[in-house]
Amino acid sequence: MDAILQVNQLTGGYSPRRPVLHNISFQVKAGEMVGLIGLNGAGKSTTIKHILGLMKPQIGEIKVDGATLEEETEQYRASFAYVPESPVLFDELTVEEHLRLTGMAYSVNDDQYGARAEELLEQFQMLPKRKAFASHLSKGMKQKVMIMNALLADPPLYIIDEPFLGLDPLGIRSLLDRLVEVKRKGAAILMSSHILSTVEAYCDRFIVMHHGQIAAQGTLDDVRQAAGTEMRGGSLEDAFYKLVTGGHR
Ligand SMILES: Nc1ncnc2c1ncn2[C@@H]1O[C@H](COP(=O)(O)OP(=O)(O)OP(=O)(O)O)[C@@H](O)[C@H]1O
Repeated sequence: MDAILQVNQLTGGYSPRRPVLHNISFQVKAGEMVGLIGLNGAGKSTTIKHILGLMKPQIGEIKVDGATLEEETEQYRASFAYVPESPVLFDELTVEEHLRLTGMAYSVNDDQYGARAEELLEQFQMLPKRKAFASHLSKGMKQKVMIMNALLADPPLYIIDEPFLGLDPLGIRSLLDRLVEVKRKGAAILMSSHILSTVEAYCDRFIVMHHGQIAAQGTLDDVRQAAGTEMRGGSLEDAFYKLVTGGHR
């Protein structure tokens, strides 16, 4: 499988004198969903900001679909869609106008746009709100617009930060169903979440961050092994607790 996202020996943060991330390396391959987990302040969002290109690595390199931000800026930016933890929308645009804007930004052709937009509006129970302004939507509906935008773009890489906050159970199910589908078609997905049971159920591999470093990564077995042999058969949450507390709550 091809690595769609490559993070190589990334050291970075908000001040060159005090890096927050220390020598982070991981990959997300085509057709794979990887869960990024860690306590508050572990460095998940900072890692994501570096991947998005909002922050520059102090050391190391990030590639998306083979491109670096410095050398192939447009290709790099067009290769991923990002769903942030808090929705960011234009208040004066409608739901449909947001989708249309995303379609244009990601060069989705008219035929594809029509079919995808209708399907998404239906799947996320947003047909009655298609002409509503963003400012008139509920919190969960705003989150659904962000998710629909990402799915409409149909990029090689999805970066999804704590997507379940604010979504109702139907919305969560629709999102997870769609993620499984895009993954099957070859997309790479990096998803950060504190809902460890869902991460365990849906992700193929896991990255456990702790104090800006990777404490463990790999399959559930790999993470259990890093946590200690007595973790054999335990849940992701059991192994996670062990890794971040050393067994002491
Ligand atoms: N804008 C900022 N300026 C300086 N330091 C920051 C800034 N944002 C985060 N940090 C620091 O970087 C470290 C990592 O924070 P980060 O936001 O990446 O954690 P996180 O794993 O995403 O946590 P959470 O689960 O709470 O979202 C923390 O020590 C935090 O205080």
